[in-house]
Amino acid sequence: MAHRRQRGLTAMIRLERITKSFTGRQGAVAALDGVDLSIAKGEIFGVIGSSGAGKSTLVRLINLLERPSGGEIFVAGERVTDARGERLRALRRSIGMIFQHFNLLSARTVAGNVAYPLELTGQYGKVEIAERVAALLARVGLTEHAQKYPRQLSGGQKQRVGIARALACEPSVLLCDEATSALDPQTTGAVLDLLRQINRDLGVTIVLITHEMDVIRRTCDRVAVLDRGRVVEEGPVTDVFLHPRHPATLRLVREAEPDGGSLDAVAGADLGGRTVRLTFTGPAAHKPILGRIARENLVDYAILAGRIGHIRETPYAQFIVSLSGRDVAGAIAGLEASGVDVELGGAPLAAIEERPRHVV
Ligand SMILES: Nc1ncnc2c1ncn2[C@@H]1O[C@H](COP(=O)(O)OP(=O)(O)OP(=O)(O)O)[C@@H](O)[C@H]1O
Repeated sequence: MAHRRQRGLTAMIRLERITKSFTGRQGAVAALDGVDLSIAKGEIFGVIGSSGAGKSTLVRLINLLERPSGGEIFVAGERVTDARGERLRALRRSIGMIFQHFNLLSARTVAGNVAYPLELTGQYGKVEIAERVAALLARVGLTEHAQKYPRQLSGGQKQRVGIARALACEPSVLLCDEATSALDPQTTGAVLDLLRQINRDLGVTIVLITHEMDVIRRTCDRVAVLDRGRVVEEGPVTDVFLHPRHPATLRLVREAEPDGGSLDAVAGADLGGRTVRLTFTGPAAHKPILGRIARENLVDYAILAGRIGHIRETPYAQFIVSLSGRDVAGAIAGLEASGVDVELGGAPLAAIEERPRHVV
């Protein structure tokens, strides 16, 4: 596995050597195969992988909707692997969950859905429940829809009900199982913004599983890439998104970038210059560095592929360029000195995993 920088924060969730197998008609299926993960308190942690990678199984283990076949689960420092009875109920109250298809109770109003987990605890009177429900609906922007039924709501509104219901018992963790996969891109953006706001306002640790790199890019602090039941890459989103190492990550990143496939074409082309991949992040993304360095070193550059955008609030630009002219090595050194990450382009994508970084 490609290990990257791990923040020294308190772990809210820790999975150790987790295995999970299911017995199907064709024998045992290993859904998770030795997963180690540590999710810090207060972060938004993404788990990405293609269909069947084991994402749902992994997230459902955290609140013990599934039991592991092997390994240990810790939540807030406490071993919960075989929690049952009241300990299990307390664990589930401390972990809210939202689902791709919302899972709302169709016979209850919006307010009734949000009140439901509070009623189940038996700890609150009617007035307190009404007050809490009103505050939760205000937080998710559904106050005027309180008396509607789920069938009268849009997908985005239904997911907001799901979020309010998940927050009802004031959990310290919110699990999101493909929470935006049934929504259109604009509604997805609004729901992800709401999750980030909840994370900021309440300090809730969020674990978000998805098959879409774009969801991770917009929302998460760190990400783990799951492939065939194993974590194959893990680290800060900026790193994993801009410098994917494992072939499974490369596939997911390229899926999110319509022009990402052109890197392959660039890798194979004979351009007569030095092909490099330049990554500008943060303030460097807004400075006219490339033109200045080219002039200073009497170098020409052809931009062959590129992508520009934001990873959460951080701007980034990544280009594949062919450099030719007087002092290409000087230009590369100048780019690096200006805070640009420079990698030699041209390697086949599958070989990137083994390639040393920052080759000039
Ligand atoms: N209850 C079950 N019984 C048998 N096999 C299962 C069960 N749940 C999951 N699996 C198998 O475990 C593997 C991982 O499934 P899981 O649903 O966790 O993957 P996923 O990454 O969430 O996929 P998707 O994005 O398609 O939902 C798959 O091979 C799946 O068929």
